[in-house]
Amino acid sequence: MPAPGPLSRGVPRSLPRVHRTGRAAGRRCRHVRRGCRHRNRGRDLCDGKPVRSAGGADMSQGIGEADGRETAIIAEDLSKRFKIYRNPSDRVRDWMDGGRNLRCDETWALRDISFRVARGQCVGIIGANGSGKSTLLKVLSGILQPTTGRVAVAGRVLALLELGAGFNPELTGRRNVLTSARLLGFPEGYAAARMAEIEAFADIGESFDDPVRTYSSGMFVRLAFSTFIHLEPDIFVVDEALSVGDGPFQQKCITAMRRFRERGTTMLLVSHDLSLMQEMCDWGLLLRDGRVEAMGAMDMVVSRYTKGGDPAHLPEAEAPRGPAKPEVEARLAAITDGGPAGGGASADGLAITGAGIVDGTGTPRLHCRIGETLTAEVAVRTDVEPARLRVALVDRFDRVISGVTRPIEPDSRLVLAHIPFRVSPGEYLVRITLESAGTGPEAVCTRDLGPVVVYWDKLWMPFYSLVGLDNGFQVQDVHGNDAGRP
Ligand SMILES: Nc1ncnc2c1ncn2[C@@H]1O[C@H](COP(=O)(O)OP(=O)(O)OP(=O)(O)O)[C@@H](O)[C@H]1O
Repeated sequence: MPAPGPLSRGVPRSLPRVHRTGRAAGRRCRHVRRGCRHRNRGRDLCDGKPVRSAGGADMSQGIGEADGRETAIIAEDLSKRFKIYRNPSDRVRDWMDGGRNLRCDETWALRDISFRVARGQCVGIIGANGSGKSTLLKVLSGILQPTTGRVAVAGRVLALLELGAGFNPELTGRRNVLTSARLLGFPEGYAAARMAEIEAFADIGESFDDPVRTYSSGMFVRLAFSTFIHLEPDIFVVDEALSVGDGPFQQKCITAMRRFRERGTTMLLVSHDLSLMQEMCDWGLLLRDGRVEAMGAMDMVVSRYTKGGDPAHLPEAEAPRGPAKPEVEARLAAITDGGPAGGGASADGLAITGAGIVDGTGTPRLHCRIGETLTAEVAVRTDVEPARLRVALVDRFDRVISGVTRPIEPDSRLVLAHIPFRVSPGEYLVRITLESAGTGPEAVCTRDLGPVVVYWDKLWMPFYSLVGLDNGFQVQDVHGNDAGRP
């Protein structure tokens, strides 16, 4: 896979033909200038496939290889400016003044963006609201022209962008499928032959024969996604559309996208679902104020997004409280509930004699905002040596999200596990496991605390996934030695 990264200055030899060029760059594709649709005169660029995007823009074919690898998309020094006029007459007067932009405000939605995508790669674009993600997808899909810079795209692009785009609201779902296929250059009968599959995948019942204007947003996405995946795009672009569908449909779409990947379809995804992006994408771009802030492995990009100075930035994990020896006995007494009979857990020579979850003031708490740190207080007794304690965060599907394991010295101890809940909203259990760590027969006792309800109360959602928990997930043994930090 080509290493993602900014293109070096200048156009690589492998990018000689550019079909969409920002006017400010002063260069235009010679084929476009001749009105070429890359069918006949553009044959040197084409492989004979349909060459229009979902937005109707021209798409060149066969942009060849970059650095010896087959390339599907190249963006070079891409910038997009929007002009915002307070009223329509200002636009006309500006135009009459020679387009000097005297009466408008300007917004640069994209600035100097360069990258390339190899054929078959799945690229995730993330960033805060207004960072330019949708604009970038629209420029790459041919729906918007760049103001400066250049884009080259090889193959048929199908873009699932804004709801409503591409379908005629007055036509039924069925007619829209046929019309879309025809507009995209498929032969007569192509969509009709696949209609049963498309209808089954969309799974919207009789609404398939109702006008699209009567659809809910979820039904619309079902129709659009189903249509597009059956029209075999070379490049599939999805902007947050999946979030509209319900859970089972999202799952179906993700399975379909995995198949796309296996078949070598290039994909560009925008989503605030960072776990989806980490799972699906080969690499990613982080946009901030229209510029590329990070580019590379998806995990790194996600980590930059959630840690770096972004509106979605979460507070750093609070520093763990130091061993509070004078309080230890009191806390042990407060949380000890009498061992197994009182709800504790024990095994040979090991016991969790009490546990609870408290906030920074020591008050019991089973709810918190995303990013807040709560502390699991665990009273343990061990006669076994060596023994270890594991503290894990478990989601509602009983999946372990993250956790740490620490050695525990024999004796009665109070362990404090500071847990920053940098996770998506939902319910989580804190699972405490005490176990022998030697070579003899294994002894294990486990206890679940919670569920802890994690919520978010702002208009914007910072992220929907777990990131960086390991960095903040700490366990301290305050009875004697510090049980150590990660
Ligand atoms: N048609 C337009 N006219 C004027 N400004 C626009 C237009 N479209 C986008 N913008 C501006 O461009 C910037 C980037 O918008 P864009 O929709 O690309 O962001 P985004 O990252 O997709 O945001 P979100 O996550 O909210 O969808 C924003 O400041 C937005 O206000």
